[in-house]
Amino acid sequence: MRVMVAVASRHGATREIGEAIADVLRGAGFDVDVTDPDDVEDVEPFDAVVLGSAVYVGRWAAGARAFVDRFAGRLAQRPVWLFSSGPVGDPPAPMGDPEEIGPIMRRMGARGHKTFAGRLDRGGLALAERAVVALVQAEQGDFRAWPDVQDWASRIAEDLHSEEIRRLRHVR
Ligand SMILES: Cc1cc2nc3c(=O)[nH]c(=O)nc-3n(C[C@H](O)[C@H](O)[C@H](O)COP(=O)(O)O)c2cc1C
Repeated sequence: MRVMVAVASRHGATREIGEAIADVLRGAGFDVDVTDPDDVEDVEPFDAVVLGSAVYVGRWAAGARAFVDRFAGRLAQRPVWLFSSGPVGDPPAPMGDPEEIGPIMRRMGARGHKTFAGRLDRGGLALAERAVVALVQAEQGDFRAWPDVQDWASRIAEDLHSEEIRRLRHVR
């Protein structure tokens, strides 16, 4: 099975979460491509998709939202999972799902959505971003919880193995 992990990331932290998910899926025997949603021209060659986005000011990145607009119809028949990354601090905040996730899940027919804690490094931010971070007094640091990411990816791998078995039975 070929799996696409498409990740919209501004400063690299969410992309690394996507890479960690891909590592788990590869370890489980799947053929995985990690890509930026803006670079995707076609989803036909893929049996399943994991779409993730960093969250900025309560919203998914424009590239991830555009991916949903372009491919929601064609992906409705395939297994799709979504993840968001953003909350920072200890405990990470804000921890709720972005508001648009419910509608995006319904459009994509997604099997699940997970929010993972993120990373905030003020040094790498643009001036306007620093102003927002100062305003909300967001805590700087790397709060990504790799075991959570790996657990979630392992559950996707199990689900995809079940899907493979179902397909084999259907073919016979
Ligand atoms: C200007 C700015 C606004 C942010 N707004 C949110 C937000 O609304 N919700 C959230 O959970 N995280 C928010 N974050 C935290 C980022 O989503 C987090 O740093 C994430 O890990 C960045 O991912 P990236 O490196 O892939 O771009 C914000 C960060 C910045 C710099």
